[in-house]
Amino acid sequence: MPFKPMRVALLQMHIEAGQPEANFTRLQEMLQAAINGETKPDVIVFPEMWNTGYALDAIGGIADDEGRRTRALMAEFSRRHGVNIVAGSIAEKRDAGVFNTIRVFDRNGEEAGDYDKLHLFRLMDEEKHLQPGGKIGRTTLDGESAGLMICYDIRFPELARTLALQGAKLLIVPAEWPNPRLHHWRTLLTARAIENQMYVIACNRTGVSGSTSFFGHSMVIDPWGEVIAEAGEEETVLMADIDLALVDEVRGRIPVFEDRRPDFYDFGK
Ligand SMILES: O=C(O)CCC(=O)C(=O)O
Repeated sequence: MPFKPMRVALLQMHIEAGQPEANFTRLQEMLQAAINGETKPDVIVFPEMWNTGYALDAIGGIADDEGRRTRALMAEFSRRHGVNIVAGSIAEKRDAGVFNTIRVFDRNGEEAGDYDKLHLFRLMDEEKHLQPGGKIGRTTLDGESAGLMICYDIRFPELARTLALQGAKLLIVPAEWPNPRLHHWRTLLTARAIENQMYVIACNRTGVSGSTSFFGHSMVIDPWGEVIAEAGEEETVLMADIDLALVDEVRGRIPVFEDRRPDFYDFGK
């Protein structure tokens, strides 16, 4: 099987709630750090709602209008450095309201996909302030099909399975996953990787926001469920080299997709 390497960089950053200026500054510092190393990444991933954090009461006034600021910055950066960017998710304001949105940029600075979070997280009142998405999230990174999910979405195995059935070989997951649910985070991400025999690249935030603390632990998990990189709790750029040929190898060794019995599955509407 030919080696298909891809270097990923996850920006595990601290996010200031309600402070887009501070967050844009910090993000650009971390982006620069990611690109300054000896070996450049192929793909850079950010956490969820990195522009505003969960300042939901103020979200209408601070969300990025049509994502314009983020889009201009990322298109320019990805083109200048020839790198793919999965620009985490941002709070993005449109006519229909504020969405929790991922935007993807390819090496030429072209937009290569977008996704609005489908499952809004009631424990953090998301459904009171944000609009839910209306389609699943897919993109292509250097010709490889990737699925997009955001944070709480990982509790819905149907979504990851749908993406895998549509050809995704990796799953990219920006998140703001808080304490005390580290066990859920690690277990759910690992399960999504094992059951779908795909890479999972999950970028969490770190730091404290009001009474909520975030543990970081951004992770890169291979299609066997092996954790090949995992951050601690500090702000960091987590780098990992993945080999996409391993997806086909694992799927060939245990042919889960061929052995499915979809006639017997009922997910209920
Ligand atoms: O499901 C969880 O425990 C965390 C989800 C979450 O924090 C989010 O979706 O923002």
